[in-house]
Amino acid sequence: MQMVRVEDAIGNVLCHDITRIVPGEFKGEAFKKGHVICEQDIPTLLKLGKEHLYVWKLKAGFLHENDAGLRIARAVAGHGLALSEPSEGKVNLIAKHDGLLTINEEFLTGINSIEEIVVATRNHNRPVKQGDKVAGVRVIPLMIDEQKIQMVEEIGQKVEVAAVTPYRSYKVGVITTGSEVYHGRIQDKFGPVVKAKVAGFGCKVLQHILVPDDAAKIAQAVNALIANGAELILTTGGMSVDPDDVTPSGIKKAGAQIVTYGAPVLPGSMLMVAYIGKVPVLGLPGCVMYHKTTVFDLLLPLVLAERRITRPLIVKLGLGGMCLECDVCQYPACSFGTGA
Ligand SMILES: Nc1nc2c(c(=O)[nH]1)N[C@H]1C(S)=C(S)[C@@H](COP(=O)(O)OP(=O)(O)OC[C@H]3O[C@@H](n4cnc5c(N)ncnc54)[C@H](O)[C@@H]3O)O[C@H]1N2
Ligand code: MOO
Repeated sequence: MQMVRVEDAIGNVLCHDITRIVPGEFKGEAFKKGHVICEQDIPTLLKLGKEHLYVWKLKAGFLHENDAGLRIARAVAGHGLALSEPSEGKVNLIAKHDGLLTINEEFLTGINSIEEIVVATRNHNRPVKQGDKVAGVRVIPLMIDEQKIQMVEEIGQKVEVAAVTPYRSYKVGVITTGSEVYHGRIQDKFGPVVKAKVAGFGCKVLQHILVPDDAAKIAQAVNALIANGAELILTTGGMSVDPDDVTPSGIKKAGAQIVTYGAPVLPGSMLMVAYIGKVPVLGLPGCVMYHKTTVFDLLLPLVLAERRITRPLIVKLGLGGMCLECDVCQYPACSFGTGA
């Protein structure tokens, strides 16, 4: 830091804020710390009573915080992300559309291990909305050694550190199991819940089939939906341990490859995930009808972003897998399901 005459400060970086006060009218910053002084600033600074300033001279091989922030943001941002203008060195990554946010944790950690570099993100595998701020980046000093930014850029060339994948609009088949519903003893309350959830992601329900608690009939319904072009199949009910809970057997009978029966998530532990070829089949337990947010809300955005659900991913859901059942649900702005 050095003191220079205002006239000699052009091209240098201001080390402190400069306040302007007009009695009765205005009090605030005329120039912010970090501002690069240009020729037009000189008369204004002189009018503010500044004949000398504390500045850092921009040295060769060093970058101003705004330029450094922009270069880090460009290196980190993958598909589906736009950049904000730098403000006091900080640049935000903004979702261009609704979708699934993915963060490469290993490479994020690699970048943040470079001293004086800051990349702060939302959690991995979370649904985000268009316009959401999903990450912010900056450097700590006002000027930074360019080599550090080049290290970030090298990492950014290898991988998309942050990205937002849009959802695909699937044709969805719904199978409601339960003899009590099939025979009209009670009204179906489960179908409307899952239909509303998939509609929220822009998916169409192709067909909704009611079946009794009969594994063969459930298998038949699954295969009929596949034949009719369903790209995602959701079954409701019959997922636990009663003798009449035969939905998992029905899904198996349909020829599905089972990824998991059970997930370390509450509510939603009695979930089944299976595939028939590329078509995901999700067996949804009763809690999905009853609770606002469940394992279904964790997995649906991943499925719709065309991610194949694997057993290791399911296992990771245990950390943060317990919903806090808050009076006003803030999901996904909470810890529920952040382990995956
Ligand atoms: N002994 C145990 N009992 C339960 C366990 C367990 O581990 N051991 N798990 C509990 C958990 S967790 C859940 S979740 C539910 C799972 O429920 P199911 O998916 O098996 O649901 P059902 O038995 O078919 O039905 C439960 C309940 O919900 C009503 N229902 C079901 N479908 C509909 C529908 N389409 N419309 C309206 N109502 C519906 C059904 O009539 C029952 O009252 O099991 C726990 N039990
Ligand atoms: O599948 Mo059950 O909550 O664990 O609701």
